[in-house]
Amino acid sequence: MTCFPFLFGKKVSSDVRRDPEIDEGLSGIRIKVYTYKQLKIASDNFSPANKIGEGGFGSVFKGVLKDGKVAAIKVLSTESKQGVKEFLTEINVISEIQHENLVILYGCCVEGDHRILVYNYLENNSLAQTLLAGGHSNLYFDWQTRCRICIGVARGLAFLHEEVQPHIVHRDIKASNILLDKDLTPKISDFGLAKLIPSYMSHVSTRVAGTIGYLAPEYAIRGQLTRKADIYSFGVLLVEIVSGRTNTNTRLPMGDQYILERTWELYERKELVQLVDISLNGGFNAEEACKYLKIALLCTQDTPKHRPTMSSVVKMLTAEMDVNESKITKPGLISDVMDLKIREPKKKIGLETFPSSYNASSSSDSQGTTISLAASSAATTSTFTLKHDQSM
Ligand SMILES: Nc1ncnc2c1ncn2[C@@H]1O[C@H](COP(=O)(O)OP(=O)(O)OP(=O)(O)O)[C@@H](O)[C@H]1O
Repeated sequence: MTCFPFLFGKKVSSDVRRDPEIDEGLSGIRIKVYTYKQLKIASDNFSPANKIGEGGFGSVFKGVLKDGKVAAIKVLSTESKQGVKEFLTEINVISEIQHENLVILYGCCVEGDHRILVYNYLENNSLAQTLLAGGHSNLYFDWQTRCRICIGVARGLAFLHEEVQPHIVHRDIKASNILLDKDLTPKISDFGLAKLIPSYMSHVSTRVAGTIGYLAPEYAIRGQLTRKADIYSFGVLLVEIVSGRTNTNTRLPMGDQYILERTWELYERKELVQLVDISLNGGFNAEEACKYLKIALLCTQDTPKHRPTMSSVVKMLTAEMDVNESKITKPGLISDVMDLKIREPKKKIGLETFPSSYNASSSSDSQGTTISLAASSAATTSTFTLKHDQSM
C-alpha cells in the first residue's frame, strides 16, 4: 500500500520522526518547511566543498534546491530541541520582514535536533571577506559603490528599527553580516537570529578580534541593548567602509589600532580626510567622505541618546539633512575598557573595576544580564562573553 504522510497539510517524507511539539509548532508556520533530506541533497550531504562559512550560530553551506534556487543553508548549532515553539514563532516573524537591503529567508527545517535556516544565496560574499579582506578579493569598491553600500545598509537598519512592528534590534551589525549580491547591493543578514538561540547559550561572537570593536560600550559593559547599540555598530561599519580597514588591527602601532580612536584624533586635528582608503587613489569626493566620517562619529557617541536615529542617518547620508557638527563629542570607546584588560591579564575583571562611566548598576542585573569579560594580553586573543536576556 502506498502511504502519503502529511503533516498539517505539508507533505513530509516518511522517514521523518514525528515529534508532537514540532508538529504543533509547524502547524502555524507560514514559510516553506524543508525536510532534512532535501537540504542534505541540496548541499551534497553538507559536503566540506559546499561549506561557505562558519559563524557563531553554526555552519553555512551553499546548496541548490529542488526548484533550482541557489541557497545558503545555515545549520544552527543548537543541541537542544527545547523552545521549538519560540524558534518557529521567531521564524514566522523573520520570514515576513522583507526589504531590498535584507537577506531573504526562504524557509527552514526543524526535524529532530536539526534547526536549519535557508536563505537566498548572495553571490559576492560579505564586506568582511571582500572590502575588508586586505586585498584578498578581486572586487573593487569605488567611492560611489561605497556610498551606495552605506546608504543601503542604513536603509535596511532603519527599516528594522522604525518600520517593523515591534521593532527589531539586530544586535550584531558588522562587516561579516553585510552580504553583497551580484550588483554589490548590500543585504543585512542574521537579523532576528540572536533570539533563536536558547537563552542558556550565549552567542560568543569573537572569532574576529574586530567584533569587539563594534560593540556599544553600554551594551558591552552593562548589557543595555537598544536600537542605539545597533546605531553605534553601524557607525563603526561606516568608518570601515570609508577607510577600507577593519576596526581593530593589533599589528598597527598603538594609536592606530582602534579605528574609532583614530577617527576622533583626526577629527580633532581637522584631518579626517587622511582616513579615507588610499586604494581609492584620490577618486572620491573629500567633502562627502569627511561628512560620512562625521556621521560615524555621531552614531558612536558615548551617550546613546546623543546618537541619531537610523532614519536621520539615512537622510544625512543622502544629503537630505545637514550634519550638526556641534553635537560631535568624543565617541564611546570600548578600547578604554580593553586597556584595563591589558593591564590585568590574568585576573577576571569584576564590573566594579570598570571606569566609573561604565559601572554596573543593580538595574542592569534586573534585565537578567550577565557579563563576563575574560582578559588576555591583546585584543586578538581576548575572550569576551556576553550573556543577555533573550526577551528584549
Ligand atoms: N545568504 C548568504 N549568502 C552567501 N553567503 C552567506 C550567506 N549567509 C552566510 N554566508 C557566508 O557564511 C559566513 C558565515 O555566516 P554567519 O552569519 O553564520 O557568521 P558570521 O556573520 O561570519 O559570524 P557570526 O556568527 O559571529 O556573526 C558569512 O561570512 C558568509 O561568508
